[in-house]
Amino acid sequence: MRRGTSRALIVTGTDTGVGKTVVAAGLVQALEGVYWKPVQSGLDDETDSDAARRLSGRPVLPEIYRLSLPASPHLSAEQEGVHISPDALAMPVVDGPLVIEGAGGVLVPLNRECLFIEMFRRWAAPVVLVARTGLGTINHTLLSLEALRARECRVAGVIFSGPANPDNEATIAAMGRVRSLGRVPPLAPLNPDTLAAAFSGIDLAPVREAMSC
Ligand SMILES: Nc1ncnc2c1ncn2[C@@H]1O[C@H](COP(=O)(O)OP(=O)(O)OP(=O)(O)O)[C@@H](O)[C@H]1O
Ligand SMILES: C[C@H](N)[C@H](N)CCCCCC(=O)O
Ligand SMILES: [Mg+2]
Repeated sequence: MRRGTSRALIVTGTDTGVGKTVVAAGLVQALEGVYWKPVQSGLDDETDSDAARRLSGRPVLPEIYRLSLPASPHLSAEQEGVHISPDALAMPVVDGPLVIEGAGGVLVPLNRECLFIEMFRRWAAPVVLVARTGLGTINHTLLSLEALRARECRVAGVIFSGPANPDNEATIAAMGRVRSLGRVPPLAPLNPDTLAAAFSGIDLAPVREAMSC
């Protein structure tokens, strides 16, 4: 693995459990890219890297930090006597687009000084924000957009996850001055084929354009 800059995309979300891994797997599949989860906290269930590999069939890079406690990365690290160093999270260079998944939402601490969003700025790659469709998402999504813009992170768009809620999706796009790239509905079963079918309705043109800047 070389070090340097890559054609990359950051997938973040308004919270933990909103569907970032599923969306990242769909993106990596559609873009024929490589998935990378640099900081994994929680190893009891299928890890995000395992789920992304299973759902996309695409290459997955190893995590830099693998931490057992399913908690905020700063706390999971402390419990194991580990310090998460931003310098250790330099972006790897791969062939094809690199899709990077954060942990939880944008202001999650990596250590007692550094938030994940500071890595987004350092990586200088465009961001896709994954948002729920249901009640509460307007506030969470507009707050996340404010935080990203305050740190000059380029937002390629929002991908919604969940059942249709046209007014929430339209309100966020208008008041957040952000592109809605589409929505991934609840998929049953959730597998590479159903995910690819859902992504046929996602607008990837702004993502491709943002990645080539
Ligand atoms: N569109 C979907 N259809 C069916 N199940 C989904 C969908 N999106 C997410 N899920 C399920 O919801 C759960 C949470 O999704 P996911 O793991 O993608 O969230 P996350 O934002 O990546 O969470 P974390 O912060 O832990 O990384 C998982 O069990 C996942 O399989
Ligand atoms: C354990 C979980 N699934 C994620 N790996 C980490 C989520 C961190 C959220 C921190 C917080 O916002 O309180
Ligand atoms: Mg995830």
